[in-house]
Amino acid sequence: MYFEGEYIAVPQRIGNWLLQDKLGSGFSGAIYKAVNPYNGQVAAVKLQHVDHECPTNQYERLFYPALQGGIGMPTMWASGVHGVFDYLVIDLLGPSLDNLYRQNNKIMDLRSVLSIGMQVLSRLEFMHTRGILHRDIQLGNCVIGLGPYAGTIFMIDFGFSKFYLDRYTRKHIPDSRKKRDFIGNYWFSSVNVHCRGRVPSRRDDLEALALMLIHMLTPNGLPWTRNGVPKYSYQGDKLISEKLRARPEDLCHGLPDVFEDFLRYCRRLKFAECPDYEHWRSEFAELASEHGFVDQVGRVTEQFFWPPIVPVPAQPKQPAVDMNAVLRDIANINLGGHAPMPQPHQNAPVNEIEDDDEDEDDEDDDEEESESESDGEDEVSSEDEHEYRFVPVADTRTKSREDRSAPTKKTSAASVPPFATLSDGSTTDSGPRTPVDEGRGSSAPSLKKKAPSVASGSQVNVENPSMPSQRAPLATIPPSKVAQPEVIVISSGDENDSSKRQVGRTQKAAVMRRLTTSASKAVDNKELGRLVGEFIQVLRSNSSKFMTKEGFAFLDALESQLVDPDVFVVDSKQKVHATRSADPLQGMRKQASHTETIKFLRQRIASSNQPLGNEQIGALLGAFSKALRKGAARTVTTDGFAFLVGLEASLQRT
Ligand SMILES: Nc1ncnc2c1ncn2[C@@H]1O[C@H](COP(=O)(O)OP(=O)(O)OP(=O)(O)O)[C@@H](O)[C@H]1O
Repeated sequence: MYFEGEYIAVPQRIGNWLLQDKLGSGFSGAIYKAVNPYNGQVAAVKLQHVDHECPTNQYERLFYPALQGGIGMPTMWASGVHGVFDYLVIDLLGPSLDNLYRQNNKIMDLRSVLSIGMQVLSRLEFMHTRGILHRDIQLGNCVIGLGPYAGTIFMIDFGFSKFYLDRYTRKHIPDSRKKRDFIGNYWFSSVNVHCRGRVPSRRDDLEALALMLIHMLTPNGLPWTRNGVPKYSYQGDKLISEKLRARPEDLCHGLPDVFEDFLRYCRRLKFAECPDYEHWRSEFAELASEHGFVDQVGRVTEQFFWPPIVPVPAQPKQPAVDMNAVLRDIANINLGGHAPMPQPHQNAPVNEIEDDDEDEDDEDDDEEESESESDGEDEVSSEDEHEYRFVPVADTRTKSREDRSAPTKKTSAASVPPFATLSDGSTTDSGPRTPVDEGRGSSAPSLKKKAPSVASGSQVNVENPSMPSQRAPLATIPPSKVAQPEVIVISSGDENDSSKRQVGRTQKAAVMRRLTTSASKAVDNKELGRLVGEFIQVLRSNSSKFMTKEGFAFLDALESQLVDPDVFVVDSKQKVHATRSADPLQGMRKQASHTETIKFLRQRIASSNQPLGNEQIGALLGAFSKALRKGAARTVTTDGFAFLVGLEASLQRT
């Protein structure tokens, strides 16, 4: 191992661990596979020179205890100092997403990306509930597990992490407008942290995730990652200005809308605001379900499959067996020289399956019969069913908004590399980071301070007190249990699945766009009322009550129809109520939250005995849209629906 340009031999044994292959190395040290000769346990040992200017192992060991037991959080089995090496012993894990991404020609399929999105959201939610920010979300820091954990994404590298909640008072760290030195990685750190020098908080972990997901779906990744790691400050500045200038709609061009919405959402979050993790998990799950990324029982699974499963177009249906021909052949069989059997009579039961143009009922029966035959287990699946199998992944990129319905390109299953070849681990250069230059938590030692030097050979071995006893080390799983790239087939099962499914995102967007066009053309209130009714129905029919940009476009079109007399036939009532105040929020307390505002507007629109004028309805609607936009989740709540129902009624009344 090199330290300050000097080669330092790594001993064969560190603590109780015999070092084996090198798994990877990073900015601050190297990772080795290791075995404990006393109990056979296999693990990963993270080594760092004790005098490293950025002693990240010291910080990591502060965070591990708080994260033990969480899904996708590696167990720390031991840590200490051995000679000049500070070491951490953690679960041995599989390849990082960076390894997989690179092996796959720098692209990932939509199913994998959605699974990563859902899982990393859960990991971040867990870390955040423990009061910890990751602050270095990148492909190299998300790794998959081994054996039964091959479908689970683990977070590693807490060297840049920080406690953002005071561990006693649970008070959030303060924000500051003062520009600070950057901490994080060049590729995925948020605009606020990287370009504006703001204090990182939960929103920035999420924004890094959003950028990482977009990166994986974009051929050759995000634009600013294509020129390699900046070596000089002018290159770093160029990268910053490129990141700052990139608009979400440009970054996400051709990708499903949810990624753009997610990025915008992250950027809109306030410094100390708690993100709505569940909402975005369900948005990703909804998209997965729309694409048929479901298991045998039709459920979306967060499980990460690698190599990915891609839909294989269903085989053409075998023609139904021509029973008449079969029967005729049977009838013509000459058994032992007897005369051929007479042809069955037209009305005989066997004739019911003959083609009979004169008898429509019989024809229907034919269809039913051949359909029920094709339900047999050995039959090929119907067109609605999706078959999936493990195949190499180069062609599995997501389809864009425009061509989502096109079938995914298929590649051969024969060239799937064995899983084991991926798990060797290798040096990663993804997500270059800046040196650490600031403290982590209240108890974290100063980054400038060097760790105390320990005399060669001496060691401190701190076995982790909070180690979950019931959990087996991940690396002791017998190799036979390790997932093999065998061909598996998952079908969506029920052919009626899609009809039972709720209105999907694409469909929802299309309906919203149609409603918007109709609203801008409508010339009377009754028609507008009817459109609002349809709008409510679309929102209700969707598991996600999330207001998309198409939804807001509809509300905006409606509002401009109501308030602008040039584009709408002014209703007669408007004159009658013209004296009433047009301020929709009159009587509401000044500092009301967006939820309180929506509640207030709901009551306001319902309480009016007399029909309201268009200007007033438009003003209430404008205030409603504004409040909805302010809510971080932008989800229509019960009060929101009640307001829309009131709006529909008001329009119908006028
Ligand atoms: N527990 C583990 N099991 C298997 N491989 C691992 C493990 N931990 C890390 N690795 C591999 O080593 C690489 C570097 O690990 P890590 O990020 O923890 O080190 P680092 O020195 O902090 O690196 P960086 O400078 O990139 O942050 C990872 O991307 C991964 O490929």
